[in-house]
Amino acid sequence: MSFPDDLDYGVEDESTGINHPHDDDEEGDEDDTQPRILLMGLRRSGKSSIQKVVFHKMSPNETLFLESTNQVHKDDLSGVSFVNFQIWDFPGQVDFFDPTFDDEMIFAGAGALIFVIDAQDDYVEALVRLHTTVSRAYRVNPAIHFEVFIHKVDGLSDDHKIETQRDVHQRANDDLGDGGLDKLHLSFYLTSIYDHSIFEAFSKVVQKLLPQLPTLENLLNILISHSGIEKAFLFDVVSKIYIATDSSAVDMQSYELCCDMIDVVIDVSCIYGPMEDGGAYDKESLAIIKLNNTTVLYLKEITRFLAGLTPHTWRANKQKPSGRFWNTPALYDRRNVNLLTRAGFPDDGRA
Ligand SMILES: Nc1nc2c(ncn2[C@@H]2O[C@H](COP(=O)(O)OP(=O)(O)OP(=O)(O)O)[C@@H](O)[C@H]2O)c(=O)[nH]1
Repeated sequence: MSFPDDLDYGVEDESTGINHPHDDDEEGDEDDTQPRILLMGLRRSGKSSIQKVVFHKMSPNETLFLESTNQVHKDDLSGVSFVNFQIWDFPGQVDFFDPTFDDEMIFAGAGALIFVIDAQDDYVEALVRLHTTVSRAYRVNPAIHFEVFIHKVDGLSDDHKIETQRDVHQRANDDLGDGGLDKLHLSFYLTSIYDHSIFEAFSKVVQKLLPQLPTLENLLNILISHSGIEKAFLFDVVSKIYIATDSSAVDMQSYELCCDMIDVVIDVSCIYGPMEDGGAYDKESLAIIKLNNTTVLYLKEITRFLAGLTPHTWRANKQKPSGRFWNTPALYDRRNVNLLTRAGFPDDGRA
């Protein structure tokens, strides 16, 4: 899988450092109609690292060498990922009080605003900036989902993590209450690029923006109930974000296993797959991995961007998955793929 390197980042407004799309560029205008996820936060909080690790397969250690962002980077993911959004990565030093800062242009089309707080640093200033940012955005667009990533928690003990989350939650909501913004809802996540928590958090952010989510959850519940398997995920292969899962609780270990399986399948396919079409992931993609702890992982292509993954652990007192599961499980049935396509999924012309 590859990503476009030549993304169009528009023209920088020198007075604000904000990067505007080309007005005379038809493609740029078209891109602007896509829903946006905004990444904001203080300098060095980790915004660019998050974007690079989740969507560009950068390894966490490489982010140490990332340079500070000086203008808004618009990352267009359509065509490479199911996540048909633009991710706008803002520089940490954006001055919201600059009169040329165009709230309407930035916030009106945004689906989610992710505010990143460095948990390894003193976060008092970050909380002030969080309050300014969300209150300005809310005034323009109250429908935005406000997501707070309490980030870099890899350096914190478990107790410290919980205490930091409680403290940030309390202070941020107190500030909103004092400002008369009680209706503004903030969601909090503990994240780090050094484990799967950043993918898990991004999954939840993206799911809130998907109108098809209830249909997908329903289909996955049907798959679970008809096959006897434990858990089913629908993954965006490129980003390893899960787009939907059945309604049983997500266990972090199964999620991590599924992420690792996607990497294994793509790597093996890149090395041993047919060279002619150059694709590491196509309609033939299917893999079963049996682990020695009786867990079985099953991956199957659903559409060009999506994989169904079903981790299952056989236990003596548990029913084995039915034969149908291995042959034609409900979600993988072409008729249901058709249903997904009709529900607004990108049609790759094969379903
Ligand atoms: N320990 C740890 N370090 C992180 C994590 N995420 C990012 N970093 C580090 O934080 C530093 C700053 O990361 P950037 O992604 O450049 O931060 P930014 O918010 O984009 O910074 P600006 O562009 O200046 O606004 C880098 O050295 C990253 O390696 C994390 O989850 N854990």
